Amino acid sequence: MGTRSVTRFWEWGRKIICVGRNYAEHAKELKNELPTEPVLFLKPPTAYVKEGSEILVPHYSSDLHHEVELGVVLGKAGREIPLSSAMEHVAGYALCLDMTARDVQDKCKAKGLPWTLAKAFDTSCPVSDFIPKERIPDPARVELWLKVNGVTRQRGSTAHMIFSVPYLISYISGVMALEEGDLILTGTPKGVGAVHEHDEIQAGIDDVISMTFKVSRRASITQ
Ligand SMILES: O=C(O)/C=C/C(=O)CC(=O)C(=O)O
Ligand SMILES: [Mg+2]
Repeated sequence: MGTRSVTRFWEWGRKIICVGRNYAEHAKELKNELPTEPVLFLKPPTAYVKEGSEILVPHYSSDLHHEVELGVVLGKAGREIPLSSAMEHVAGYALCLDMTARDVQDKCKAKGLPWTLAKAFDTSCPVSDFIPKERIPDPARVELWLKVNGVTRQRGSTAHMIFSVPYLISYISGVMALEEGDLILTGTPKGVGAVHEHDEIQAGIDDVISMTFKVSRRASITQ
């Protein structure tokens, strides 16, 4: 077996840690208060999907939303990582979608239940190829965009994040150990919205990368 490389982090089976409500305008569009500390949730590695495969609408949702996000790929493990050395743990980045069954999430929120069904289903984390750290010299100056069927839905800068990339790495490592190959999704800017079967989602980071995914419907499970 050859040596594995973090440039194919999605094959490592490591955790996907997601940050929510990290942009004021997005928190506002969903009528949420601004967080005073990062809101965290997890996706399993089975959520990964790469270009060439389809995003599947879960059979129990009729309101699947796109959320374009900057992903941070960990290159070095750590616990209780100080803010001053947080960026030393970054191997690179990825463009990511945090696909969200919004109708299911709203029901979970109303009942005070976790967001697992809404956020952690198979194909809920489409990712681009690995982006080496040098290609994004400052993660606070990244221009994200997303189009559905050619129409722009999201455009936002990571300059508007409430909690910065180094702060998130330091904060998360105080909650759970970070490992090489982990991915942190840093939250979405405003403009989230629904996608349907046969839609085409295109997303990108200006001057760095773009990716395209088709949406399909997952057949319901018959007992
Ligand atoms: O609280 C809500 O209504 C929704 C929150 C999210 O889905 C959070 C995110 O995933 C995000 O802000 O990126
Ligand atoms: Mg999100």
